[in-house]
Amino acid sequence: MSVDERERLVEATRALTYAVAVTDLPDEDLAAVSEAVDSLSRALRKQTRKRCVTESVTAVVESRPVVLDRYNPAMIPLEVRFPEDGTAAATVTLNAVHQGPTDSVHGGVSGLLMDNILGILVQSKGLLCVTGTLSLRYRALTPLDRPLELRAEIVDHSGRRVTVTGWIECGGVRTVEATGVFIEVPSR
Ligand SMILES: CCCCCCCC/C=C\CCCCCCCC(=O)SCCNC(=O)CCNC(=O)[C@H](O)C(C)(C)COP(=O)(O)OP(=O)(O)OC[C@H]1O[C@@H](n2cnc3c(N)ncnc32)[C@H](O)[C@@H]1OP(=O)(O)O
Repeated sequence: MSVDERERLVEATRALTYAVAVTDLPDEDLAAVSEAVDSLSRALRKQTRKRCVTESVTAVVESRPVVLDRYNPAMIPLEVRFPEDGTAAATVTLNAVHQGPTDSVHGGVSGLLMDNILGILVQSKGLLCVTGTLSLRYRALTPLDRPLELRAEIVDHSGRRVTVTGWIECGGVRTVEATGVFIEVPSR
């Protein structure tokens, strides 16, 4: 499968996930749909790989911008920009698939987004790191269906520890603040 075809399949699958999450069809109409979806799964499983297609470390260091989780339909694709000031930035809109409290983003999903943008900023500097600690402060509910602005900046690098802060804003309101301590690991 060419990469473009894979991306098209992943996008279609995300659209399916959204449709499943919000469909209000009566139960009697769902059986046929389930049958069709099962049949698609069987078709795809005829040939599988062990792990998802992911971005290589080299691509993360060299390409600008980079799209995280482009090929994993269960994850949130994040196009990360790297402005001249050395930060990382991304814009994303979430929907009912990532719902937590009514009309708001699930807190764990906000944590995932923060881990990803803080982590990718560190990787983009050529520092191979894993997350050691991620702390989150939820200042306000993060809305669904509205563009969210994500940002990350490195505030300290001492020894193997890289400290990064970041946040999520919506309409100028900061809803989440994060601090991550990333630990450099030997290349594998
Ligand atoms: C393999 C690399 C992968 C790279 C992938 C690249 C692809 C790029 C594509 C896309 C990127 C997108 C971005 C992704 C973002 C998501 C990232 C994640 O979700 S990572 C998964 C969650 N994290 C874990 O599973 C860690 C599990 N923990 C460990 O592996 C170890 O505990 C580790 C490496 C963190 C530390 O273990 P030790 O044995 O190597 O080192 P010790 O001696 O314990 O510590 C070294 C120094 O770090 C400090 N340290 C250790 N843990 C700390 C912590 N949690 N907080 C603060 N400092 C800590 C220590 O105090 C020490 O400092 P002193 O050198 O003495 O000054």
